[in-house]
Amino acid sequence: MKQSVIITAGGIGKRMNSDLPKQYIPVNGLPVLMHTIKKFYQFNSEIQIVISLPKDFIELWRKLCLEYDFKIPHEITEGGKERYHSIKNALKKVTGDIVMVHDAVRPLVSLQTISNVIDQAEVKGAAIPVLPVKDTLRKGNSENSQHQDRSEFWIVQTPQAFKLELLNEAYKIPYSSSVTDDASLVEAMGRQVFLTEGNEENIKITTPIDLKLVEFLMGK
Ligand SMILES: Nc1ccn([C@@H]2O[C@H](COP(=O)(O)OP(=O)(O)OP(=O)(O)O)[C@@H](O)[C@H]2O)c(=O)n1
Ligand SMILES: C[C@](O)(CO)[C@H](O)COP(=O)(O)O
Repeated sequence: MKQSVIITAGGIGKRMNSDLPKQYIPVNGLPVLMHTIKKFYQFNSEIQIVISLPKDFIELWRKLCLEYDFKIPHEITEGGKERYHSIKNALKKVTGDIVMVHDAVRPLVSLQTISNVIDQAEVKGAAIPVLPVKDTLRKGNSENSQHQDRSEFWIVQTPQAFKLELLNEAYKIPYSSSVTDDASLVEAMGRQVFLTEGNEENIKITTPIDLKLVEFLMGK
């Protein structure tokens, strides 16, 4: 089956507090987004790579590709207001039978995690990487909270993989702020999403400490 990946980089990283969007920040000698693209190319050099970028930073990306002599083939689309809109826009360019959606700011995804979701999506239609919860969980507020059984919960990562027709159908559902990933849209159509094993290093760079962690892990 032909594979595509949308590497979504359309955000501006408000929680990172940096003028340069976090996906452009160099780590270990290369902007984060280039590390992420390289990972999928390493997995499959024939894969179709579609990236979304914030409109005002597309030119900068082109310049960086020249500066770093970055030659991995990829198509560029304009990011939207929310992650949902960036992906919906990028989907128009996707031609694979199986499509993965991955956060640009998760450069430490492992080849095994990618392989896990691809293998299961080919059979089941929709697969996402997860990890068990390590901390104790409580639900509620400072005055009224209850202990939760953590074995019932999972930490969700990307890439999330789908048969293309399924994801296209899911993205007909209108935007809602409660939808924070692609799997929840597919689920909203009444379809099951299959859980596969993610990798612990596959953290999402959200705040400055995550960037430090990624720098440390890449330096290993
Ligand atoms: N309009 C948006 C918002 C987010 N993303 C992408 O979705 C991924 C995960 O989102 P998040 O970490 O929330 O990124 P930002 O929206 O950039 O960060 P923040 O929420 O702190 O502003 C990132 O790769 C980000 O670039 C996107 O493609 N389009
Ligand atoms: C898609 C995601 O990375 C899965 O963990 C996450 O839901 C994105 O959430 P964010 O709040 O938009 O960063």
